[in-house]
Amino acid sequence: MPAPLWPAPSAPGPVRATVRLPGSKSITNRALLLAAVADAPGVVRGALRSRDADLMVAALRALGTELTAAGGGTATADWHVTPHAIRGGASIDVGLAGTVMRFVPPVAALAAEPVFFDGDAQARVRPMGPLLSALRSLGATVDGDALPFTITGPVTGGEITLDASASSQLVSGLLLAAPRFAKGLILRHDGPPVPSMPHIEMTTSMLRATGVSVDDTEPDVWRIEPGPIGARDMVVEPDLSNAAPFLGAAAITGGSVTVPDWPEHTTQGGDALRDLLAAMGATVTRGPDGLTVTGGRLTGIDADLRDVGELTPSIAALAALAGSPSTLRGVAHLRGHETDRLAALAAEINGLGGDVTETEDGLVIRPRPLRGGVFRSYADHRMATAGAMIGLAVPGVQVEDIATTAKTLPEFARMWAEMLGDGR
Ligand SMILES: O=C(O)C1=C[C@@H](OP(=O)(O)O)[C@@H](O)[C@H](O)C1
Ligand SMILES: C=C(OP(=O)(O)O)C(=O)O
Repeated sequence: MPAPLWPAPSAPGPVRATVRLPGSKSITNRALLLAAVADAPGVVRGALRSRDADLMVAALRALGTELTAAGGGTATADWHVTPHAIRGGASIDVGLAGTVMRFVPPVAALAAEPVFFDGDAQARVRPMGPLLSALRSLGATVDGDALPFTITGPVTGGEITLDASASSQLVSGLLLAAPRFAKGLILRHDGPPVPSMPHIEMTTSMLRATGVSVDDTEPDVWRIEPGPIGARDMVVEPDLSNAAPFLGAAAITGGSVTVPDWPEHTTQGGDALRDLLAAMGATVTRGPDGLTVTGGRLTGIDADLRDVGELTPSIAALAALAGSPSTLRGVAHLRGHETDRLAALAAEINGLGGDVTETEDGLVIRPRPLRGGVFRSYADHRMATAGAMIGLAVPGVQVEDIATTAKTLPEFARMWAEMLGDGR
């Protein structure tokens, strides 16, 4: 059955709203996992509720962890987590979640019994090979190089070299479980630059916050000492990457959008939105209410997005509506995200009359007058929100399968409508 079409609302005028975002997917799924391999019970406060987060909860439960939700509403929860010895004999659905498919296998490899992993059809083509080879070198048995696969531990740890140029999550996944490897871990990256480095800094900083010794002084080398993980009380920041469409709405419509509780210091790559939106002509200010973006004349940008690849669909949507061309580079690894995002963005923006060409590592976007039509989302939450952004300025855009935003922001359609109705 074809996915339903969602008529993307046009902006009635400059958008003026305050938009409170639920917790970061990346912090939530790291915190839940660290709590599951910790040495005593802990709490994860303000955790995101979404498909990716629910898949992480289900995976950790399947491996023997107790997780009970308290407080929060439909969008967030405080999880009380009681760790137990990791047990295998489980079957784990990773959905399309990079954080589940890359973070959970090294934990499953702590068990001596086999654990089977599979996910959505599109998950089966996402890069897993270097992580699975690494687990093999560290002592586990793994029967494949991509989903589906079965892992049988236990891993003992040690020293490995891998090429993590396809995804930073290949590094993060190994680091998160490494304190529990008997020999710890020395991990070296060898290959083209690792993307999304802020996400590796998020991993190392969360490990350090739980008392783990991490040495990352040498570029592309991470050393983790074996030892206990003291994940007692972790608080999840708002999801700054999911702020992109909302702050982008201010830039597109010449309005003003405020996101409360924007952290002063953060490892979230989404913090780069402050500089990116300013470079595209918006005014960005911080105040007691949060971070406010006020739209000006929207201009194109020449940007290397390697560190913040997940912002690319939103930046591409802005670029398609800007007054001058844009070149987005450093994001070849987006071909292995939820879908091939470079191909998908080019196809969908061009389908509305745009002029986008793919380069080896990015996109060149020349703004053209766009017309309404179907914007396909390819089961990719950030494609769906990119379509919604374009729809603000282009009447008649219909986004296929807006429900796919449930991956990280189940309330997206309601929040978007509220923003347009003036959420203040
Ligand atoms: O570790 C994480 O939480 C993430 C790392 C990044 O992955 P890549 O390095 O594969 O881009 C990012 O794009 C993804 O949305 C979340
Ligand atoms: C790349 C993304 O997700 P994942 O965690 O599945 O890799 C994303 O959210 O943009």
